[in-house]
Amino acid sequence: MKLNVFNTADEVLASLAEFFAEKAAEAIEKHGRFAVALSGGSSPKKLHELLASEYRDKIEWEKVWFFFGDERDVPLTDSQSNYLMAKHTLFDPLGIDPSHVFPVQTELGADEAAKQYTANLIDFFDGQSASFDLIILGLGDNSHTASLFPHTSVLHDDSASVQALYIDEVKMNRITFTAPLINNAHHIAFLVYGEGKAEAVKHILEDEQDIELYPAQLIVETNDGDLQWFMDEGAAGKLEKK
Ligand SMILES: O=C1O[C@H](COP(=O)(O)O)[C@@H](O)[C@H](O)[C@H]1O
Repeated sequence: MKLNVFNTADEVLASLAEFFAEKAAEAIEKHGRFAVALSGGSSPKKLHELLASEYRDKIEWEKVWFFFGDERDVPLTDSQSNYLMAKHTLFDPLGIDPSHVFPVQTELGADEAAKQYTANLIDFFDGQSASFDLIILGLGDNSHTASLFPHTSVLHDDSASVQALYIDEVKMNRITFTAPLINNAHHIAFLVYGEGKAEAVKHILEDEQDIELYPAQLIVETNDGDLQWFMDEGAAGKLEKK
């Protein structure tokens, strides 16, 4: 695992955008396409905006395929939808072909949408286990990532799949990649900035393992995968070792 710590959030975003471009170029060179799963929440908005402006002509966007590591069970037109955020900040500004974007089909209902998404992944990865070129993750103040929330049953799901669950803490259904699916990626990048995240970062990276309390501890580097954190000094502020 590698920690990349920068003075400011802008430097974090610049570094992750460069990492995205580098991994896209490598994947396209190797197998002709780049499959990336985006994260939700607020942190990625600025990353998308940067990619859509500075990297407009530096990435072969027509060879990029977009997925979502988690989604809220709301219509795709709802302001809480992770898809809608990415549509406004990334897909529309870049004119991405809609056939290259895999929204979670929440109109099917959460359970069916999760099953359908798992099936989409099986198709996309030709029946092999899904192995994304890059998965971008955020970190909630409560140590969740994707929609792997504290004290939820999905934390114990050992299938590499997409699952639906009701999350009492936020009083809604979410659809999420399981930890094994995330860990199967070639590259995983956490994007975390702001002092508000410092406590959670410390729990994940330095506290004793307790996945019920700190679900993002489930995300680990595997033999074939690379795990990197992109953080600012604010988020890394409570770490003893940097
Ligand atoms: O609920 C969510 O939040 C986390 C973190 O979001 P942020 O707003 O603090 O950046 C995110 O990783 C997850 O995808 C999202 O659904």
